[in-house]
Amino acid sequence: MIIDGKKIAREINAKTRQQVAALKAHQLTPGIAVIVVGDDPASQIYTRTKHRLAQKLGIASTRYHFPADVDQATVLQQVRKLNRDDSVDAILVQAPLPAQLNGEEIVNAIDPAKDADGLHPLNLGRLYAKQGGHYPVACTPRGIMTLLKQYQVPLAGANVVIVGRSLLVGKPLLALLNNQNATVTFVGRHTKKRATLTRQADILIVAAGVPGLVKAGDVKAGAVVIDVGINRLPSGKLVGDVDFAGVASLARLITPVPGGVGPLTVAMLMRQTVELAEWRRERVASLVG
Ligand SMILES: Nc1nc2c(c(=O)[nH]1)N[C@@H](CN(C=O)c1ccc(C(=O)N[C@@H](CCC(=O)O)C(=O)O)cc1)CN2
Repeated sequence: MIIDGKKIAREINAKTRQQVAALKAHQLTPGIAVIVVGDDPASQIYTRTKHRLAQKLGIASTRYHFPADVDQATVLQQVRKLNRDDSVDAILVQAPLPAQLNGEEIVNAIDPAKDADGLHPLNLGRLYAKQGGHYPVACTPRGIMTLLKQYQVPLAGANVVIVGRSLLVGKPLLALLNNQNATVTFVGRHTKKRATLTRQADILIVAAGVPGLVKAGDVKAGAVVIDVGINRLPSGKLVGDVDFAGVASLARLITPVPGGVGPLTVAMLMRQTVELAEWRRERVASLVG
């Protein structure tokens, strides 16, 4: 069966729209600020998609576009200004950043209470420690957990293999799945006997950025296959990291590209922006008694 990411995203967005309306009834408008550096065509598309969806849902959205040769101090200054801006609930720095910028320092400068991506080390640490309470979580992994739940995929005791260990996808996913009692293995370039491991996966999640990396011979029959890759071929065609034609007939469930995980990333970002707005106001209310 092919997982319909667009349908799940639509359902999430409908709920987010209601949450925004409820906040607006109290004269509160959630706000997101997106910083994008340079002219990477994909980043331009994704940040515009975010801006348009935010507007559609009633979220105030501002996009800050810096030239590719911007210096570190200018970006840091913008982040700090947004930290102090009470109309901004969520701050996101679009990846990738040009090589002259220190992305780690920029993410660390974001107020953890406004961390739209859930990538600040404080929030990532809370996730790894399986802490209770409110904190943001990376949007693509959150989207993947939502679709696994929606399709009733059992996680406790499942063998999960994640191909790729990026901060944006692999690392938060490992914590989320492990917190649900799945047995999680990372597979990367340096892993020996990669196919032996991927063939044991009940759930195979591929986020490597290599078009068609995973083929039918790498997948166990009946597995759930989640393709996080979004690769534009020179022909203009968009493909994932999984050879969809070869793997689809083997898998019990599979995400397509496009229309799988991608739309969930943006839907989750909007939901998280609204949550950040709610949590910040709850904290302020509890402080003023
Ligand atoms: N700060 C961040 N940077 C990046 C993130 C992120 O979560 N935070 N993720 C990706 C890009 N991304 C969002 O930023 C993103 C990627 C893909 C899609 C999407 O909806 N894809 C569609 C196809 C769109 C197309 O035609 O190009 C799909 O898969 O159906 C949304 C968001 C890297 N950077």
